[in-house]
Amino acid sequence: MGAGGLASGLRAYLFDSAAERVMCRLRVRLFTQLVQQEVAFFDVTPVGELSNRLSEDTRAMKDAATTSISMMLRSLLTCVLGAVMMFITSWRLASLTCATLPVTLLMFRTFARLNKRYVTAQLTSAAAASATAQEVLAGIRTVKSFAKEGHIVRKYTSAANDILSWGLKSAVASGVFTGSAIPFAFGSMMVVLWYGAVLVLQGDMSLGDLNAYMLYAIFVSGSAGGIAGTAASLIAAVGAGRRVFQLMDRTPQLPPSGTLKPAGSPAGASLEFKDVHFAYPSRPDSWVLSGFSLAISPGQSVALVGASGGGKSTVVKLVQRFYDPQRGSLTLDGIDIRSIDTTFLHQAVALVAQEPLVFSESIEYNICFGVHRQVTQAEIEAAAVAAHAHGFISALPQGYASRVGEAGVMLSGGQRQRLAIARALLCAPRLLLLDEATSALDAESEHLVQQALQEAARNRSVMVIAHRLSTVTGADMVAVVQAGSVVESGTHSALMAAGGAYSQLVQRQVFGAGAGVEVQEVQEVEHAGSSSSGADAHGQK
Ligand SMILES: Nc1ncnc2c1ncn2[C@@H]1O[C@H](COP(=O)(O)OP(=O)(O)OP(=O)(O)O)[C@@H](O)[C@H]1O
Repeated sequence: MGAGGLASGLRAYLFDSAAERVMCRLRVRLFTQLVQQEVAFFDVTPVGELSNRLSEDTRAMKDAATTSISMMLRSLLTCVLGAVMMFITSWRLASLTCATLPVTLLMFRTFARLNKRYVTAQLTSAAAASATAQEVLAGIRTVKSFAKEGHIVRKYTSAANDILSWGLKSAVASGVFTGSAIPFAFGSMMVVLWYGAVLVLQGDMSLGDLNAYMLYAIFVSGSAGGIAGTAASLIAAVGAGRRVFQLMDRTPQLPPSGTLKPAGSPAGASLEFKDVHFAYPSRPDSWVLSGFSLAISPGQSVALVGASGGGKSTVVKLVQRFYDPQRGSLTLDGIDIRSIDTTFLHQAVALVAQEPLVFSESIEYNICFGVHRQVTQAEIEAAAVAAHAHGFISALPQGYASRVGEAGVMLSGGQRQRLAIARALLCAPRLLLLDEATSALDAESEHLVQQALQEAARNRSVMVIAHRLSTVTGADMVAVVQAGSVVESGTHSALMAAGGAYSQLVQRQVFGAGAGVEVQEVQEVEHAGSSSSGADAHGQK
């Protein structure tokens, strides 16, 4: 008894600890594999589905490894030993029992096939429900601002009902299998018992052997029932495992990083697009950039303007090498961007996005996020000072150690922007990519962000998707992007004088988020001095 308990305890410990170790490694490998996938992969795969694979699928695999496999092995062992004992006790009765096996196996195979289909579909529905939940919870503020809680609850309920319906189908299959297997096993046992009684009456078998045989048969059928019971969770684990390993085996589609680290000019990086054609992998037939050409020389600031959907943000994504163009060339400091070491590229080129991503960590963590080296507190503070962020950070109770909440909800829009500018500055990039924030900021924040951006633009090349008039008038060159190519470029005044696409854009008031830009206002800004005042036709609300 004591030895049995010890053996069971040891078995539980060995299985559990081995499964935990394997699952930990599996999760880390899966996560590593996920973050190495190309950006296009995330365009078409919902993040909620991926996090479901990391948590639910790996949990299903662990459950199988800890409970199901050990129970299955135990049941199998009991079955085999019991069957051996049955043959030793009476080969005649054992042969008769075996004659019923094909029917039992056929029933089990039908059940296993059905259940595998239902369980796999249920896992897929669970991943979809998880993706829905993650998406709406991440956007809960928008949901609440439109009072759409009821709508999203209904959407989630429908996803949950999907899981339920597959679960119910699986339950029906399980019920039908159990409901038919038990009477069949009972019936078979009765036949065996009858034949056993005949053998006893004929004197071919003792009553004691018949008793022993029936006892072994009960053990064996109990264990066979146990095998069928654990089969469901093993089937789920196989489905989960297939999904996990599919992801682990996926090779990222981007060609590997280059090795070159061009030094370039101390004044900043040079960048050149030559006849670039690009379509997103998810929409390969629709060219977003077609014949896009643009050159930025060291220290130059270039403003991209144009109607929404023209391809400005796509240009920025190509510079970050999130995608590679299908045709044409893109060079940084005269070197094809594909030949440049990717980590080096991401240090040489920094982006301040319109809605920068802020992690739910400390301010210090967020500022240091972009650097790949040890930085001192003085360096962090210098970056924050240059980004006009030091003031608000110092006013927080824990200063640089203050946590900012999920996606930086504990900061204002302008503060998040300045934090992102500090992060970019700490990288000391040679090319700064800016997507200016527009309507999210009030006049005061906007002014501070504006000042921070002007500071950040010093001593480096800048490519900015311009929404503010002061940026456009202050840029060394303005490029008008329409339908995926540059249709006009030059200084603001030259383009206004030319009376082409740019001046029409200004007149049609289509810059940025729809705020008005009158020609008269343009002239006022020009007269007032273009760069540093922060006077901004867009900013006036
Ligand atoms: N990840 C993506 N997958 C497929 N198509 C995309 C993707 N991102 C953008 N597009 C498409 O590419 C085109 C250009 O988009 P892009 O964001 O570059 O325009 P934009 O000029 O920056 O617009 P805006 O000023 O409104 O930000 C659009 O038609 C858009 O639908």
